[in-house]
Amino acid sequence: MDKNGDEIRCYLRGKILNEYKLKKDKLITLDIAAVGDIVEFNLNEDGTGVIEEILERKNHISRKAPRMKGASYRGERLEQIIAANVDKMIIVNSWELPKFNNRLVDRMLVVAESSGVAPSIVINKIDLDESNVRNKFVNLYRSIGYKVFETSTINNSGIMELKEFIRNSVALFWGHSGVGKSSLLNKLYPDLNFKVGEVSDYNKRGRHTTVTAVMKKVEENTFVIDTPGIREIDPYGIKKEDLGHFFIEFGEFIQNCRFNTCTHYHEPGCGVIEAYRDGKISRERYESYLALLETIEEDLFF
Ligand SMILES: Nc1nc2c(ncn2[C@@H]2O[C@H](COP(=O)(O)OP(=O)(O)OP(=O)(O)O)[C@@H](O)[C@H]2O)c(=O)[nH]1
Ligand SMILES: [Zn+2]
Repeated sequence: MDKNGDEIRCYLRGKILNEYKLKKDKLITLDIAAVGDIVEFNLNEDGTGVIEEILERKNHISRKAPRMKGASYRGERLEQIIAANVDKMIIVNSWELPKFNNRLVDRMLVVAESSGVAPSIVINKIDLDESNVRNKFVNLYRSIGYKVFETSTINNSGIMELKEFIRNSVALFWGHSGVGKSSLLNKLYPDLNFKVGEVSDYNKRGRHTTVTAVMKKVEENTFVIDTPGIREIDPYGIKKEDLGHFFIEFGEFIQNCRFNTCTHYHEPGCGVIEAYRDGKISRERYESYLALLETIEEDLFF
């Protein structure tokens, strides 16, 4: 995309590809250029472009690549970069259909926090929560310090607040399939025609979804990255003893842990466990933490 928001199809200069190949024995990433990268490119006569250089990233969001047949051995997982230079991660959930899942929210929060991207939470389809059962979670996340938007694309609640919040930033929308990302984007930016997911029979094996992230200029100085079909989110490259830092309300209690490699699970003198017992850390968050910790342990058996 050039400065005006016009899209130009670009190829990578062979030089960049070659440098990349040299590093192949230490291959840790799957992608060279990612959505959101700021690049220098030259325009060809036919209107295509050649990327000469990828500028240094302010941050990047990645996950473990889904297991691929043949591509990985012994369960090794590669890093897949979803997007770069993101200001805000908008974690989109629905209250129902699919049902709100706080564990999943916490995983995505960890991905954002560990990437240095500021996360916020959207709970969409609140028209399906007439008795406000969601308040428990809304209050929990707000008490930690996260912004929580309660939206409905049916009755338009929360849409203007969200739009205001996104203005003047690069915002990545992330959430499971069906939570209403595209519906929200279409409400926020009606001229832009984001695709509302329909189950397509493009291939018989199931749902056809694109995996690539797409960036669009939505307003002056405002860009949205949509991530259709990206469902599985395993944080990449987090060590067990670092995980607690990405549960940001644990921070002040981690200082009290006796061991600096404490994983806040069974260790004696753990400040986090103590805070949890005193009700200063919520059960929901602590249990999420333990569940995530376990998935990290599995990775040790590469
Ligand atoms: N009740 C209710 N339904 C909604 C709302 N927003 C979206 N939906 C419905 O939820 C379904 C999924 O919406 P999409 O916008 O396609 O969801 P998505 O997150 O983009 O899904 P993928 O494209 O698969 O990633 C559609 O049938 C929408 O009509 C809402 O606020 N309330
Ligand atoms: Zn501890």
